[in-house]
Amino acid sequence: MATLTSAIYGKDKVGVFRVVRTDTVHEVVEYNVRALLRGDISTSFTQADNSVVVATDSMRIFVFLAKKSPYILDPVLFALHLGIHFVQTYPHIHQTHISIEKLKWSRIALPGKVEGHKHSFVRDGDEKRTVEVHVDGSKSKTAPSARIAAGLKDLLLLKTTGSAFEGFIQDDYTTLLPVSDRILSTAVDTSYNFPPSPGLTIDGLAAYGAEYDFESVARKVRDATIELFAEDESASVQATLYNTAQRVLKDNPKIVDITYTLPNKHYIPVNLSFFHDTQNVSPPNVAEVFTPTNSPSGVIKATVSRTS
Ligand SMILES: O=c1[nH]c(=O)c2[nH]c(=O)[nH]c2[nH]1
Repeated sequence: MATLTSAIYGKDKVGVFRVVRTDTVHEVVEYNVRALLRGDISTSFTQADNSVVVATDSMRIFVFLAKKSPYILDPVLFALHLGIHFVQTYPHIHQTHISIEKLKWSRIALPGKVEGHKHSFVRDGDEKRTVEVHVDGSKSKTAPSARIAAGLKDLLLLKTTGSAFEGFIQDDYTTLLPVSDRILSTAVDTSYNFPPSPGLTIDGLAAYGAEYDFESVARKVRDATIELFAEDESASVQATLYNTAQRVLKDNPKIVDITYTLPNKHYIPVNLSFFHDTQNVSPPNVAEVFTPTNSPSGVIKATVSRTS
């Protein structure tokens, strides 16, 4: 005998773009949304009972709440709006998981103008903001509880000095030489949690957003991550990760923990001694030509949590 122990389903990669026009400027957001539902849906798996199935295509249509949502410009609040609306619309759906990737559109800067262009934008980087919201209406449909994580990914960083890696274990497996000076590069993937919210209503999201200021936290986390990467005299990816997380938690009292996943993207100095005895490997500051390697890469992951 075997039994169904967990079930969830939904729609992934729903793209939505929204323009918000004011008299003076246009604001835009572009999101990739994933919406997953849990609830009394087990018979759809075990008895081919589609009467309990909200079609994933209907979930796609739900995302066009983008037209009406007053929260559309803030991906955390929009995710909460979607999640709460799902559990309030369907009596048998108790939980929703909404994930949003926010793509980068920045106002075009024009020479001599302080303000960016009013309605023209540039995709200036692959980096994405991320949001994960879990809405739980199993105790209350009128004010479901929620867990909220936000973050960013694919933020590429590189520095040409201020990074060493020495003192690591030397044994039969070690070929890597210690270096006092190396290139450090990573693609930042980070996610931070806010405290669980006991009960939220759609109308109450404006006040909730004002209290937590998710947009400003996102900016501060990004700024601290970039600043620490540049300024930290890095002993290792591990140590720089920890220093960065400490700074983020210090500067953002509303965040309870932060996880970084940092690939160590190796740039390997090319041995050019065959070429007229050209020195390009040692000492480290003669290294000018490198082979960028995507794989294998190191991967360093840690969570730092507030203790008081
Ligand atoms: O910062 C680093 N941490 C490591 O754990 C490691 N391992 C390695 O080969 N190079 C590096 N660099």
